[in-house]
Amino acid sequence: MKSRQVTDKRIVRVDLGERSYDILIGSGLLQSAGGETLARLDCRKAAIITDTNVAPLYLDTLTESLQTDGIETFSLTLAAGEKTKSFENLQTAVDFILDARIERSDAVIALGGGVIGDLAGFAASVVRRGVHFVQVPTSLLAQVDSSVGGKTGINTRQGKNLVGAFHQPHLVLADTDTLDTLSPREFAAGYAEVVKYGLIDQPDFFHWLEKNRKSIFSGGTDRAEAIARSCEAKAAVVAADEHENGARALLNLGHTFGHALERATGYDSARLVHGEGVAIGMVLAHEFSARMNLASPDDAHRVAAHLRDAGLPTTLGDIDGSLPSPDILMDAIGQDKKVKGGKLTFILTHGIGKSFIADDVPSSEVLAFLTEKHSQ
Ligand SMILES: NC(=O)c1ccc[n+]([C@@H]2O[C@H](COP(=O)([O-])OP(=O)(O)OC[C@H]3O[C@@H](n4cnc5c(N)ncnc54)[C@H](O)[C@@H]3O)[C@@H](O)[C@H]2O)c1
Ligand SMILES: O=C(O)C(=O)C[C@@H](O)[C@H](O)[C@H](O)COP(=O)(O)O
Ligand SMILES: [Zn+2]
Repeated sequence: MKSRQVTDKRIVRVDLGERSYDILIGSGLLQSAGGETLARLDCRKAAIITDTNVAPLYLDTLTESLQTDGIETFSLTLAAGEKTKSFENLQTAVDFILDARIERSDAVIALGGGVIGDLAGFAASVVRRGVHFVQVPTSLLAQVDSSVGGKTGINTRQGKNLVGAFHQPHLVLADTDTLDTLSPREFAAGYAEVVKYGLIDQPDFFHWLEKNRKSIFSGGTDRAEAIARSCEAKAAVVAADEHENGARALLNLGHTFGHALERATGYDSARLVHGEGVAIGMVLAHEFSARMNLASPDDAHRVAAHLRDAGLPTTLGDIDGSLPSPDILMDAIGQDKKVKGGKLTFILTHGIGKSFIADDVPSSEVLAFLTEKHSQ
């Protein structure tokens, strides 16, 4: 059986010269993965990396589609969760790809959420100094953000994503059917990154999300529309500044605080997942902007209300277990990749959809702000 035609998919192009690629978004794409891959890559073998939650749900379908189109497959299933983005698992993934004798022209395929995408992409970037890479994102977060743009990497005890590489995929296949099995908590976490695009520079998109949040959560055309608009926003930023020399840093809205919270909670997905850290971080970024007289506190309240209605945490107190101390958070913030000449860079805002890159933010102000938040 040849792969079936998919007629209702949307295609977003990431324009990067000879490294340009398509993001396909739609229903039934897993079943046509073989054909879509072969249409773009002349590969004979594929090394699929996935996790323990996703494998039982989608590995057979993907494997069958690839094999039907004559691609030999190998698979590696890693433990689900943020702790998987480690040196140990990088070693495991590299060994697996080399043992499968994957050549540069073959493909490493990430089947899963952002954890698997970041780890598999990093392994693909270092094996033979770069083998072809295909993203098959199955979480909302991965479909709207992490599968696009080529950031790959792992976490270390010093901080999030501190070891990694830029390695663009050759294709992103976002099968929206897979979102039906995602837990409500993980769906909400992915939604935080959708809201981020509105808060960066698209106030109209934020208003649209305020109006349509419920229908996005229940599926259907508004969900597909939210995914496509998110991918368009990310593709445009990446095309303009692939290696984050400037405007791409805006995609880090909420992440300086969020990443610090993830490190402080030990990358423990039971306590905090990435999208939740970003949700709290975006509220903190709006509150901090208001404290610095850059924005109205009303905007911070509005952002917090929207995220809270979506089922996301919005304050430090919403995190399970003991509250991370301001000193521990400041230590993590000091390791942020945007630090330049020892000075902190934050994405701050003049209001909803008016984010900007603020260099040289005084750490004394950040500490005072976090100390105040810690005692509330
Ligand atoms: N590279 C980038 O540009 C970028 C962007 C944003 C986030 N990230 C990274 O992505 C990671 C977060 O990604 P995530 O939120 O997808 O986390 P994740 O990969 O841990 O996936 C979330 C959970 O959902 C499960 N899951 C995934 N798809 C499923 C499905 N269809 N049905 C049932 N369960 C499913 C996973 O097993 C996991 O338990 C973080 O490490 C973050 O740093 C990277
Ligand atoms: O693609 C980007 O650029 C982003 O910043 C997207 C973020 O959502 C993502 O979490 C990214 O991994 C953070 O980047 P980092 O460089 O701060 O690790
Ligand atoms: Zn993120």
